[in-house]
Amino acid sequence: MKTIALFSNVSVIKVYGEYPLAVSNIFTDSRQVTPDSVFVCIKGYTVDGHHYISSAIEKGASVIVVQDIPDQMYEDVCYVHVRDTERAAGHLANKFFDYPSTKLRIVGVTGTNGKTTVSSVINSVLRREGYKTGLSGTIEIDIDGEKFESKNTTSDVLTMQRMLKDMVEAGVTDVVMEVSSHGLVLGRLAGVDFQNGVFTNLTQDHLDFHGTMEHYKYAKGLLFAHLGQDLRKDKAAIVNADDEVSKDYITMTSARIISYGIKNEADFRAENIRFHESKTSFTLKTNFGEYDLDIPFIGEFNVYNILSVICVLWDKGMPFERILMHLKETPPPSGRMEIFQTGDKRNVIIDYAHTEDAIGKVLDSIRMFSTKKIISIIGTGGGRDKDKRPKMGRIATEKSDYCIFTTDNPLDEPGKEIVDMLAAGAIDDQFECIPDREEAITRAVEIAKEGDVVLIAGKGHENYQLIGKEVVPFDEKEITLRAIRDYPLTENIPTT
Ligand SMILES: CC(=O)N[C@H]1[C@@H](OP(=O)(O)OP(=O)(O)OC[C@H]2O[C@@H](n3ccc(=O)[nH]c3=O)[C@H](O)[C@@H]2O)O[C@H](CO)[C@@H](O)[C@@H]1O[C@H](C)C(=O)N[C@@H](C)C(=O)N[C@H](CCC(=O)O)C(=O)O
Ligand SMILES: Nc1ncnc2c1ncn2[C@@H]1O[C@H](COP(=O)(O)OP(=O)(O)OP(=O)(O)O)[C@@H](O)[C@H]1O
Repeated sequence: MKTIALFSNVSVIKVYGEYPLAVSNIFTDSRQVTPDSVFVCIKGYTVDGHHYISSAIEKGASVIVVQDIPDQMYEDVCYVHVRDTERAAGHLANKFFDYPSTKLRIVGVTGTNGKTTVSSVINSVLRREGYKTGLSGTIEIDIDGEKFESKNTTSDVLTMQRMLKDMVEAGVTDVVMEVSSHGLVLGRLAGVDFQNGVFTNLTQDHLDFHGTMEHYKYAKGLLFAHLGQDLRKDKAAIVNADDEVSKDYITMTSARIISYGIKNEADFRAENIRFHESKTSFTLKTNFGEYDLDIPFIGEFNVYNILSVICVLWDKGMPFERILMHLKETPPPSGRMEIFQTGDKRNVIIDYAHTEDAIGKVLDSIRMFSTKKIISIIGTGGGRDKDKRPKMGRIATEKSDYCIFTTDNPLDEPGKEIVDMLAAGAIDDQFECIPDREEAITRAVEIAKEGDVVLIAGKGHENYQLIGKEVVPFDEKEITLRAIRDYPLTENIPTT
């Protein structure tokens, strides 16, 4: 691409040296740089990209975009000084990849909980209906069935634009994207032209990053501001009528509003909800009729998730009877209220719940159908967001019959410190602390009796533990099966 054209919409303070006629690519990571490319220096949280200028030049970068002017400049290299390299990266990436998001219909899903579930179900139903789709989120990036590792829930701006360009080239028409509050605040979504913004819910999480709930709420609201002001594009914001915060988000957009809910008035409302061991039934009330629906999901919160999915699919123009038919047969994504078939009479559910709200809702959901005891394994990660630990411990002891507090990616923090903070919130003594997660799972299986439910919360789809600087393989299903073999039902000991 012609360099002058590439920089035409970037606010440049000064160019040192001459723009080369053309450049071949753009990078923000010196390790990926290829000859005749642009290297944009980003000031990160751990390191400063400006420290890697020499390495980028050695690999052939011909244009360096800087926020801080380096002491020494190489001849034959062009330096472009801008006020904010992160913002510049967004403009450069959009221009270089030719604004790929404008060639796609993109649904962005934000909220504290439910993003992965909602995105994955929308994507599955669209595929069943024959759409060519792309999915980007916590578990993976999936371009028309081809899977790629996902480092972040919402990728950095360059990876984002490159991914969208790859999706366009693969013939994808519809994209579903998980939109994190970090992604919104850090400008990773610059230029992404969303067709729909979906809001699931807002509860406490990530306060280590956002500081206050007010900042966190504002961060998520940016998705609705991103829907823009061009009403010819006929965009829609899909909001949860039962979450107060939706009122604020509605004021942030002039797009059409579609609401869903269970308690308050809404365009798509679930009534007469019945909870079963492996499915939920409800009556869907809309302005154009009432429908009975069975979904292979457990829990009231999944009724909310599915309602938001229905809104999106309806807004895309999918025939209603086809939406309902697909939803009856589309299972939850991996590690999201997944009923693990152990071949044993102890029921095991693997779930990703790692916030106070999610743990409470998961336990309420299990209580709706379970007649025996609920034994929960509750873990939390090392280092960050420590405030939430006692709150998680409180809700878990309040809503389970017995809890085992453990770790979930402890990183460099001592496991004992983590479990003690969880236990500090306990409302009774029906718990024990076992920092080693494998031992915790084994213990839960050992004490569970016939018909009890063991909830293994926290890791969901993850098949590793982050311990110190190591990524240690960790398979919760394998550990559970081993424990079931080692502690057959007839020999188990009482829970209390
Ligand atoms: C706090 C935060 O958001 N960090 C993100 C940030 O990392 P960073 O600032 O540490 O980057 P860095 O490693 O210091 O590097 C700075 C610059 O130097 C460059 N560099 C670095 C090394 C080198 O040799 N050469 C080089 O050029 C890097 O490419 C980068 O451009 O930029 C990285 C690349 O974009 C992200 O992967 C990384 O996310 C980390 C892994 C992370 O854990 N982020 C969390 C907080 C996050 O964003 N989570 C949300 C989801 C939350 C949820 O809802 O659950 C998400 O969207 O994932
Ligand atoms: N609508 C919801 N309300 C509350 N809790 C939910 C909801 N949907 C899912 N959960 C709970 O939150 C956990 C995470 O769900 P999911 O992965 O779909 O959310 P997410 O927003 O992608 O989470 P994260 O941001 O942590 O990746 C689930 O395993 C479940 O326990």
